[in-house]
Amino acid sequence: MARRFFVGGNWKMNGDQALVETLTTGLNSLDEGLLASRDLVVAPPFPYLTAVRTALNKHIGVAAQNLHAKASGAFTGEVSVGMLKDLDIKWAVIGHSERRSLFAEADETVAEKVGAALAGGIEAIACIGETLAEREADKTFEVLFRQMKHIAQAVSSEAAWDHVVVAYEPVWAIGTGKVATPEQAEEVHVALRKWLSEHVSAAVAAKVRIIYGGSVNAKNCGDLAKIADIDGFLVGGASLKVDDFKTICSAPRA
Ligand SMILES: O=C[C@H](O)COP(=O)(O)O
Repeated sequence: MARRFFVGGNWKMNGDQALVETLTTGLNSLDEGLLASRDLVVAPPFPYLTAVRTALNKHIGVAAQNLHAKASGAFTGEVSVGMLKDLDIKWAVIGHSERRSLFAEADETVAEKVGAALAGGIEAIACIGETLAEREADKTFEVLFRQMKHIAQAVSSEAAWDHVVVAYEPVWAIGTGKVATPEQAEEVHVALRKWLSEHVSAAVAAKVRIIYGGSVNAKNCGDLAKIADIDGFLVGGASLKVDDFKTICSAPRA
């Protein structure tokens, strides 16, 4: 069965109430057929989750940008899976490279969060990606497979993989304007699928969506969306520009 195309918009620490209004109005005007055939998900900062969820068409998902693996307790500044569920938030971005590098999230922490999300009924957008130094040192696949291994250990069954989207985001492409070429992205996506086939199962490798993130914009999304192994995008900067994001959400497949 064809994998359902996924487009996520990660606002990061950007936006305000005016953007909530502009973005939700814009996305709600997308063609109904498109909304029914793709997973479109926006990840605003925590304070805007409810406003976005309330304003958006129910066919468009809302994601948290992070979560804590524990259910509750003395974790100042953190947000649990249960709280997200309580707000009707069904997705979470987990292990974004900014969380890994700026907030010291180790592979083990990312795996714990993925496990907690899945156990609590939240769909995980699990991020992996190599830095420029790692790519230049020929360590791209070593790093990606290590990150994948930890994520895979947190997914308890073949069925649970239905609730995981893997986001390949080369760190050197994030916010830099240096998008991976379709060939570079394809090479990695094919390798990740092969890894899943060899280390999890052929069925999981065939069904898991592997999306690309890193300087995706309205101009380059078309070429990337044509690659069979690219099942969608995780978009940062361009997700804040309503017309650009709508173009990316509508990018035609081959
Ligand atoms: O989560 C999104 C990625 O970090 C990509 O960000 P970007 O599109 O601004 O490069």
